[in-house]
Amino acid sequence: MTTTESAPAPADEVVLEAVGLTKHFPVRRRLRDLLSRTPTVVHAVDDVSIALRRGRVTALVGESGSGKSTVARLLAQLYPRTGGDIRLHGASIRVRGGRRFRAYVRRVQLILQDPFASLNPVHTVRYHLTRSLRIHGNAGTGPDGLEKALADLLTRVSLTPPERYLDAFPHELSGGQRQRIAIARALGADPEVLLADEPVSMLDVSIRLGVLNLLQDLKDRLNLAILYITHDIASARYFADDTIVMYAGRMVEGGDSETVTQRPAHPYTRLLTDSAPDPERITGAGGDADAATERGHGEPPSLIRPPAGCRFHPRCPHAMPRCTTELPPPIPVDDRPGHWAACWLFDPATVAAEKTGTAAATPTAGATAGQEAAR
Ligand SMILES: Nc1ncnc2c1ncn2[C@@H]1O[C@H](COP(=O)(O)OP(=O)(O)OP(=O)(O)O)[C@@H](O)[C@H]1O
Repeated sequence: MTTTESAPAPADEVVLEAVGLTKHFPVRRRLRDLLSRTPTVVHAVDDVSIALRRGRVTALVGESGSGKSTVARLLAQLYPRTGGDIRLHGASIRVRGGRRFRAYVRRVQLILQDPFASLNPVHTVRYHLTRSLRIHGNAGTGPDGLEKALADLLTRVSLTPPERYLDAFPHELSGGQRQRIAIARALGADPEVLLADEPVSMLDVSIRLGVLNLLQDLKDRLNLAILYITHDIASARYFADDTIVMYAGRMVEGGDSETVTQRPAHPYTRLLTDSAPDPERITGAGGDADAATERGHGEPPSLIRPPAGCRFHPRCPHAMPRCTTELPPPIPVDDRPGHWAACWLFDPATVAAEKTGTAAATPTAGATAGQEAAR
């Protein structure tokens, strides 16, 4: 059924790219704000750059409100962007509805968190899948062609025998089966990119692994580029090749998943990994989460007036004076190629000052801990 399967493209080719992507949502102004010339906006996403490659899963990790879903919706062209660029095979794309949007959706499919909400309860599996196949011109020729395409889709998501599922309604299926139907519907477009927004967070823990395994299998067999959005950094290690961590609308760390999850550099990523229930690290029930709360106490900041400098500085146990005023760029961490952190602790000047014991950068004692943890 898929052209992707029959004509594999070079592995690691960048398919979809966000470059400096920015989204500010306008908010209703209060009376006193009307006197101000500056429009009031939510800084949901600022300067996010991500390259999605064929045959690779990239995880976008962060706590609630960090901007992950907004990135997915921007990449799906469901929201207009405030700034930055989206490139499909290197070509800048900006579409809002119409034929160009349908052509884009054929290449880039979005899978949502809630399979209950994404499938219409009054329609059968056959209806949902047929519609997708027809809209995207993959329904084959004649009734036999359509039946074969439907059976192929269900087999691809391991719902077999297909006849058992085709005439079922969503409420007759389990959460995991429904999410598989949502994935099959996305595959009906024969896409190159899947944007999976928390695809397993609403499923029972016992069936999450099966759905993640399915996505991994599809990545390998169909050479898909997958963006995997999650608040669960432990699952990123298991499922994603690369991991990018977001905090308050900005990217704070990135690299291969093993390094980012096992040797996190940014203090925020360390907070996330410390509170994640990774079986290899758990020492006692609830202990890790408590320790993490102690280290990174506080709440995420207001995105209407985000903090100057590093947005994490009000919660950071290692904050230095410059963190409150200067925005840290992505800085190589120097342990693995491609591992970076947007954190002044990794600035060569800070590191040199630490080594010579000069007070130029005036890092706190925590800075040493920050560098040590990343090595
Ligand atoms: N349509 C909108 N209008 C105004 N603000 C919005 C809108 N959509 C999202 N936001 C705000 O943008 C910020 C980022 O939201 P987003 O949903 O992208 O975060 P998230 O990391 O996906 O969180 P979650 O995991 O809870 O979905 C939040 O502060 C949110 O309130």
